Amino acid sequence: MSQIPDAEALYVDLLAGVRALMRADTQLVGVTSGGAWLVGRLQKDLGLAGAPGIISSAMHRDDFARRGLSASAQTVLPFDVNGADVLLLDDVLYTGRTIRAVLNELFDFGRPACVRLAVLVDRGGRQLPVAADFAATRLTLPDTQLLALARAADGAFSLQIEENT
Ligand SMILES: O=P(O)(O)OC[C@H]1O[C@H](OP(=O)(O)OP(=O)(O)O)[C@H](O)[C@@H]1O
Ligand SMILES: O=c1cc[nH]c(=O)[nH]1
Repeated sequence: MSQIPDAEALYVDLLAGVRALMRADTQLVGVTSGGAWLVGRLQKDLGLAGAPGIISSAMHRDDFARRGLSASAQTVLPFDVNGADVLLLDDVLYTGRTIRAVLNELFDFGRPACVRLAVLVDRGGRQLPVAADFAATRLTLPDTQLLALARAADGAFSLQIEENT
């Protein structure tokens, strides 16, 4: 397993990108589980009151039969989704299948006015017509590799490349 340096530098760029996308009424929503971890840190660093939204892809995944429900499967949206300006946050964007499932989940709660997406890493490899409004970086990785977010208890994190066996 090799480590990509500069995860914290990428986070600084993500913070700036999210700040630029924020409107007066924007609601941050992190995708479980990596995006949910990131959004907690962003909410604090942006000085926003309250808790951000958390959204799970689990109930709408096209690979639900294989993955089932995970411990992080709960969606918590502490605002009215109808008419909301939603900014989804995730750590990695790859095939786009998670975001497709997350959009289905979001629309189960109401009809948002607008949904945008910011990610830490866009690693290409899209299988669906999904694009991020902001990506802190874009990488090309072979299909045999996975980019994983390693989170430390003190709030720091790193990105690691793992072999996808
Ligand atoms: O674009 P995709 O091909 O769908 O891949 C991207 C998703 O994969 C990872 O989530 P995962 O469901 O593995 O859970 P994790 O965040 O707990 O690692 C990552 O956090 C993204 O949400
Ligand atoms: O590289 C990848 C691909 C999908 N999901 C991840 O978390 N990493």
